[in-house]
Amino acid sequence: MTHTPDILKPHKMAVSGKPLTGPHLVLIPSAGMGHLTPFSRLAASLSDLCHVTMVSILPTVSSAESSHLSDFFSSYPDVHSFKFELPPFDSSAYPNADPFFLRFEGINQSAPDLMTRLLTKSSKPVSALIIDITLSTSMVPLAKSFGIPCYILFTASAAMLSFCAYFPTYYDSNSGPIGDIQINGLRMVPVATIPQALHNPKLIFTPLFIQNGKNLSKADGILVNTCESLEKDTLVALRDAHVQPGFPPVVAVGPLLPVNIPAISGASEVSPWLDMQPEKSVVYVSFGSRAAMPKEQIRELGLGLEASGCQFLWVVKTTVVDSHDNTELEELLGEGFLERVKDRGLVVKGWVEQEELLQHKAVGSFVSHCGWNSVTEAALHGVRMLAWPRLGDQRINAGISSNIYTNYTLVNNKNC
Ligand SMILES: O=c1ccn([C@@H]2O[C@H](COP(=O)(O)OP(=O)(O)O[C@H]3O[C@H](CO)[C@@H](O)[C@H](O)[C@H]3O)[C@@H](O)[C@H]2O)c(=O)[nH]1
Repeated sequence: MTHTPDILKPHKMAVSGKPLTGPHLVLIPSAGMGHLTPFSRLAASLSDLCHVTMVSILPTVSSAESSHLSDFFSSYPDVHSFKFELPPFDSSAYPNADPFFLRFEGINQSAPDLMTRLLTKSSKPVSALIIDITLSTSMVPLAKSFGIPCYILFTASAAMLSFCAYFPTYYDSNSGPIGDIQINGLRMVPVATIPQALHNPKLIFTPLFIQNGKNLSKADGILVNTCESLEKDTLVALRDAHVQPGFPPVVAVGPLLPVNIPAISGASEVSPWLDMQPEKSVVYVSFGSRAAMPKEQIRELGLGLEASGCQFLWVVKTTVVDSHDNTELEELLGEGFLERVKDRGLVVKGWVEQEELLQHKAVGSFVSHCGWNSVTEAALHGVRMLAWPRLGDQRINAGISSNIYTNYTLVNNKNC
């Protein structure tokens, strides 16, 4: 049975529809559009029910996050903004680490300072926190020490949640290299599906992932951006504490619906081009907000799209952080490519409004890395997916998306 935490139950409304009484919820996203997007969506929908504050941790890692935050707060004035300037973080111990993972660690280290400021400077006493999973290492115990209920918004699938919850138990009892993992009460996760970073305990990501997983059980509840019809068995197993004894209530709050904000300035030629294409003819190819592809692979993919004979819209991304991406398309794709495909393919770099274009009548399918937001957005608009999982949770998600659409999954051992 679904258990709704008291804090999320409806409160008395004013005639305007805005909450008269009720709790003050503070949402704390971490870094990356894959995490910020579902937090904004939840903040927007909760702001009709109670007083909502969303924390912006500045400076953002990517420019997409920075644009999104300013557009979001101007479009949703009922969501209060609380800015927190993150002190510089010494990353010399982690050479070549992913900038988003460094950010997760940086926020966790500054969490006591963030909490103190929130408690002393908020316009209204804080009733509860809703935090990102990547911050649970620090924020769950801190919230407990202040007697503030702390919920986690899990931005990935319930299947990934079950993996996060079970992995610390496996890790602590396993002495050799990581192998296939049988999650209690659920599926077996083959070794090739396990996030690649977890095979290396020295990476900044690994100890944080394990500690975050341990702290899941200590949270007051977990909200997941999924729905019963998509992942019922997993939700039931989590709620019945088969995966982890003493697991807190799990509420499926997804798929979280898009927010209505002006487009982030990006590839403006996309809409006019799509308008000219026949219905359901276009294959949309995109790998999310942070999965970079090596140049050789970009060229191979280009040749494959050319040989396929399909109409395509391809968003090319070469760097993890958007503002570092300075290479010209012509140089990336090889001489003559753009000219050869110009009658049926559009290749862009930079931000596209994915939510909008998945609804466009010309888009017929989606070659995706299976970031969870992309999976839920495609499901919402009934767009079929061809999965090419790249990293992290994406292979686990690809398994779920193949249940929805009975599609195909491309496998690439180097990148997963
Ligand atoms: O040009 C772009 C690129 C992305 N998006 C949007 O940005 C979000 C991207 O999220 P997602 O599809 O989940 O991909 P990632 O950015 O890769 O997300 C990270 O966060 C997800 C949620 O935790 C994980 O599932 C992913 O593996 C992880 O890489 C989605 O809402 C997209 O619609 C755009 O609108 N335009």
